[in-house]
Amino acid sequence: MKKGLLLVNLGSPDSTDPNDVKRYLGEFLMDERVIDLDYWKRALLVKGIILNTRPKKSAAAYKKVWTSEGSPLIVISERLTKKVRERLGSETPVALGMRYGNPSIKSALEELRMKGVDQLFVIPLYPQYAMSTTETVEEKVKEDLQAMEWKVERTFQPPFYNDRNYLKALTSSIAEQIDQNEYDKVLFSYHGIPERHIFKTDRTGLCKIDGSCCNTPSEAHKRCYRHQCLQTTKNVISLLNWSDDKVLTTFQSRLGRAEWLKPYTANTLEELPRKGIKKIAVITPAFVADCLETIEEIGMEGKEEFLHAGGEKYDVVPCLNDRDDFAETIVTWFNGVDS
Ligand SMILES: C=CC1=C(C)c2cc3[nH]c(cc4nc(cc5[nH]c(cc1n2)c(C)c5CCC(=O)O)C(CCC(=O)O)=C4C)c(C)c3C=C
Ligand SMILES: [Fe+2]
Ligand SMILES: [Fe+2]
Repeated sequence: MKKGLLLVNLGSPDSTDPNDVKRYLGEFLMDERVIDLDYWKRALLVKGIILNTRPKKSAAAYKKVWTSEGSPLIVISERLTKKVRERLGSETPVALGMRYGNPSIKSALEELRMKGVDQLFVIPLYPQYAMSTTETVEEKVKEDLQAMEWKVERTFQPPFYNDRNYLKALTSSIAEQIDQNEYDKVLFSYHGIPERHIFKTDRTGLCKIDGSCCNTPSEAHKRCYRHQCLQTTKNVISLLNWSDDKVLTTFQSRLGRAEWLKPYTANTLEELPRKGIKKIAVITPAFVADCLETIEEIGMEGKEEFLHAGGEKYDVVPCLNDRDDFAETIVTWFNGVDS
């Protein structure tokens, strides 16, 4: 048997040209697990409204973060892939695919098939489960395998918000970057999702988003993005020995007018200085690689909002990116050992 590894991240446009951004956003937002409306309603909203205005605005934001090598998310994911490949050795094929845009999941699967893989291990690079993260990657991999008529044995890495090695890498990274004593609060900002996604993925009927269910042990937590985000914060502060009142958990990047998970990061950043909280550090544990949402939304827009509202000190902790300990964590998942 030849085991191969497929790493999957979200993806970026091919360039900052508004046409490329439009193509990328079209693929992204037409995913029924992202905008979960019936096909025609989704098409009307995405193609008829969002794609007429958003690409220009998004392209301008992408221009602010784009590097000479391309999109930060892609460049960083490639560097991480290279490190994992070096650690697994030349006998183990490792490929990188993006859920939206390029390199596609299909191109990565073709690369692995050509290299003789007959056992596939897939890692959706998302610490927390959501239908717009883990689930859409799993479904797309299955769909592409079927279209390729490739009957390979496959296994998926589950969300890793509770994984010991991941948490060790995350907490080491945080401890190396910030000293909590220098801040009034540390803000954990996770990508938001519409509240209705929580109810949709809950098969138990236990999720209520009423402040209690996510903190009460239950079967629902396996598929509850909110629980898994709150638990990520708890895991980190417990490992770092921080007190509960040092931290806040918020949700960013709301799109549209529906209710998303609260509290919203943008509102919190505006309110904190008025409450006397003027020095903060921000951590973004829903993202493993720095991207538009961490560099531009948190690092630039968020900082401006906070300082404008009277804040004095604002630091952002980078994502795990291509840290050695994160590459080594991926290797432990692939090898099925908890070393
Ligand atoms: C980390 C997990 C993510 C979840 C959950 C998620 C949900 C989600 N996102 C949108 C809409 C947009 N997201 C955009 C960018 C973006 N989103 C994630 C991750 C998650 N999204 C990442 C890593 C990125 C950055 C990609 C990059 O190239 O750097 C964008 C595009 C930018 C913009 O126009 O703001 C949109 C749009 C929805 C609707 C959604 C809910 C389910
Ligand atoms: Fe997003
Ligand atoms: Fe919950």
